[in-house]
Amino acid sequence: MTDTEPAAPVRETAESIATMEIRGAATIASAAAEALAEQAEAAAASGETASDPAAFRASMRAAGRSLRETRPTAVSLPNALRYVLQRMEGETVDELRRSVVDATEAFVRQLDRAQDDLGQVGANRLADGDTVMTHCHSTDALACIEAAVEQGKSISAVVKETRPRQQGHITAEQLRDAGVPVTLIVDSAARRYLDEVDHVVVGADSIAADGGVINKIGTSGLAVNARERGVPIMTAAQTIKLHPETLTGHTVEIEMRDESEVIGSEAREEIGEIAVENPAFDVTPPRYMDAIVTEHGQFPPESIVALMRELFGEGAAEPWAEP
Ligand SMILES: O=P(O)(O)OC[C@H]1O[C@H](OP(=O)(O)O)[C@H](O)[C@@H]1O
Repeated sequence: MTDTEPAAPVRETAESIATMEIRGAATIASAAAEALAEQAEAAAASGETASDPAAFRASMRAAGRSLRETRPTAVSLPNALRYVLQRMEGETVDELRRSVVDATEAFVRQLDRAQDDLGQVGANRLADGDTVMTHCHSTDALACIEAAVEQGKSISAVVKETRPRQQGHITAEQLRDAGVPVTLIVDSAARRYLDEVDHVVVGADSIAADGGVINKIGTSGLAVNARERGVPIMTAAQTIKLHPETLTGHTVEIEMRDESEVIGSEAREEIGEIAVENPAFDVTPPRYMDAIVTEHGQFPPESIVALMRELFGEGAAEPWAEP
C-alpha cells in the first residue's frame, strides 16, 4: 500500500459499490464509512503511514476519493465520507486512527437509529388494512411498512418489478418474510393497480433543496400516475439523503448505466444499429410528492430546505477537503 493507493478492503468495497453488489443509498453509506475505518486500521499498521500523521491523513483522503468515484447519484455516499473524515483528529497516527474508527461506529449507529425512527413516522401514515405499492428496493421504505406491521396493522403490498435490474424481487421477498402478502407486477401494470392501493411508498437516493426526489428510474412516472388516481405517495428518506450542494444551486448527477442491463447481447446483435440508454434514476418534482418522511418527522417536499439548512448550513465541502 502506498500513500495514495487505498488498502485492499477499500478497493474491494469501491468495486462492490460500482458493480452494485453493495447497493441502496443507506447500505452504500454504511459500507463506505466502514471502508474508511478499515483504511485507518490498515494505514496505522503499514509502512510510512504508520509513523507519519500527514501520510496517514493523505491515505484517508485518497480512500475517500476512490469510494466517492464509484457512483454519482446517491448523496448518502459523500455525506458518509464527509461525516467520518471531518471527525478525523489527533496529533499521532494512533489518535487519528481511533477518531476514524469512533466516527464510523457513531455514524453506523446513527443510520440504524434514523431508519428505525423514520419507520415509525412512515408507519403512522398507514392504516390497518391498507395496501401499499412499492418501487425498487429501499430499506427506508421497507422500514415504514415493517413498522406498521409491528404496530399490529394488516398491510398488503403491490410490488413493482423495477426494470432493468428487477430490484422489486428483493422487496417482494423481504415483505413476504415480514408477513406482508405480496403481489408482484411488471412496471407497466402500475397504473392499473393504483386503483387498488391506498399508498405508494418509495425511497430516495438524494433529495434536492427544492424538494425534488431523486430515486430509481420510474419513480416520477409512478408519482404522476398516483396523483392522477388520487393515491398519496411518500418518500422515506433518512436525512443522510439530503443533498447539501443543491443548496447552492448544483444539480444532482443522474447515473447512466451500461446498456447490457437493458438488452442482452443476442438481442442487441439481432436488432443492429440502435441507441440504448440506461439512466438509473429520475427526479420527481415536489408537486407530485405528498410527503418526505425522515427521522425528524414528515415534511411537505417544499419545506425540506429548512431542514437542510438546519443540518448542513449553507453548503458542504468535498468530503476529503482539508479542514
Ligand atoms: O437507502 P435505501 O432506502 O435502502 O435505498 C434508497 C434507494 O437506493 C436505491 O438505489 P440503487 O439500487 O443503489 O441504485 C433505490 O433507488 C432506492 O430507492
